[in-house]
Amino acid sequence: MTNLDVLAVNETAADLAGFVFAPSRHQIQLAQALSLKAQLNPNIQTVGVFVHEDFATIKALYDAGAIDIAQLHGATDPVLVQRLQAVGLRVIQVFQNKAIDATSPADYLMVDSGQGSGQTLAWKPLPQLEKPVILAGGLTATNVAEAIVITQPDIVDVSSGVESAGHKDPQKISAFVENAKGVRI
Ligand SMILES: O=C(O)c1ccccc1NCC(=O)[C@H](O)[C@H](O)COP(=O)(O)O
Repeated sequence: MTNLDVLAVNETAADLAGFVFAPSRHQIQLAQALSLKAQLNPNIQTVGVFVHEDFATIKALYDAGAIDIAQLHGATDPVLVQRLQAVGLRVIQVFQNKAIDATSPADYLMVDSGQGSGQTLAWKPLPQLEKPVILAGGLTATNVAEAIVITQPDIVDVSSGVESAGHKDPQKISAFVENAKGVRI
């Protein structure tokens, strides 16, 4: 995420914004995350995105005020989830191309096709659980309404589907949020 991306997100009714700390074309470091968070609408919470990250690294980003929620990709140890929760973080556990494990202690359970890959999942109804379920993977302003109707998620997540030329596109973000929030299920 860049300064321009923050301005784009601020103009929408998005609930969450992702800061990727995993190696990726989207990767940012602590200093940039703090700068971006300072410019972000305070009503928008920040999700730190990690792949196989350790407790101390995630906690340091939380303690510094950069993130409100940790999104964990890869094989996730329930003990790590519980340690993060114990210091105050909420945790999203990602199930990539596999079924949700409803016994996970995470606060949110997410299905995804990849790690910002833009690939669409084979949509089917998601389990209706006590905790929020998130749908990700290849969503766009054009397909998000259909995806919500079929899968019935509590939250949707998007990355490449709201980008143009590798940068977040304000018009695509606005259209995505409008179309997602406009669905009645
Ligand atoms: O987006 C990344 O660069 C990334 C890198 C490493 C791990 C996860 C990453 N993104 C995770 C996300 O939550 C994406 O929003 C999600 O995979 C959906 O992406 P897309 O299919 O491009 O909408």
